[in-house]
Amino acid sequence: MNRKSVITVIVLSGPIGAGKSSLTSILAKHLGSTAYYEEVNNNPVLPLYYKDMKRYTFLLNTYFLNKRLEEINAAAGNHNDVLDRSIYEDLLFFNMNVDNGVADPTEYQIYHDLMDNMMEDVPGNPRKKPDLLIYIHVSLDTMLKRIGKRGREFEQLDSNPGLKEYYQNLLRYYEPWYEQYDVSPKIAIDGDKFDFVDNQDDQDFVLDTIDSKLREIGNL
Ligand SMILES: Nc1ncnc2c1ncn2[C@@H]1O[C@H](COP(=O)(O)OP(=O)(O)O)[C@@H](O)[C@H]1O
Ligand SMILES: Nc1ncnc2c1ncn2[C@H]1C[C@H](O)[C@@H](COP(=O)(O)O)O1
Repeated sequence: MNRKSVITVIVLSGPIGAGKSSLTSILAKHLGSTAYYEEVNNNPVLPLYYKDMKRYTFLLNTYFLNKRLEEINAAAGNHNDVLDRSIYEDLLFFNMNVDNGVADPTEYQIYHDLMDNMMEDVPGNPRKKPDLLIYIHVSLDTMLKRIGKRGREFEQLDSNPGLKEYYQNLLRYYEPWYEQYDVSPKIAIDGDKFDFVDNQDDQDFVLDTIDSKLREIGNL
């Protein structure tokens, strides 16, 4: 049996509120594997970032890089473990902030080089790259509804109306990002159409779609 058919890491991707954490727990339960969640509630930098993105973009991404590497390393020894956000999306956020004059291009370059180094495969160590990326596509309307439904204070438009433009902008970066993503096989799920949280038929359909893809790439 080759190594790839034994160890498989699946990562979710998609905008804020798309349903990544929800699908991560549903999928890990379905596959009998372990789910890993990005650090949000105990993240000391995230609330600061939402108050002052210019100052905290570099620190937040460095913090996430460290945390995500811990999760990747923990998942890399197991079969079909699921991570609720890919490390590659951090580049998307950082790049968007550079384009908007919120982050410094030199900081971005330093962060990018650091990530490339950390993610490089080292002989004798487990592979860090995912085996499958699942992308949840959502419209702005769905994204805003779900951010509201979840209710994290620092993400709410009521307290910071300027965030609507930030979320709109983020969505503009996501589609091209997914198109050019080529680190692993990938699959897109329509998060507007499928209510995999509350509708059992929708959930079954989404899980069947993912199972088919895992079979196609030889990991189920
Ligand atoms: N497909 C879906 N249908 C209905 N509600 C959803 C769906 N996906 C997520 N939600 C709800 O939206 C909110 C955000 O979902 P979450 O999984 O935390 O998103 P993410 O991890 O992408 O930020 C949660 O309240 C969740 O229950
Ligand atoms: N790299 C990042 N830059 C800025 N903000 C980020 C980054 N990674 C995650 N976030 C934010 C977005 C959300 O407010 C929380 C959690 O993400 P979610 O999509 O809800 O799982 O962190």
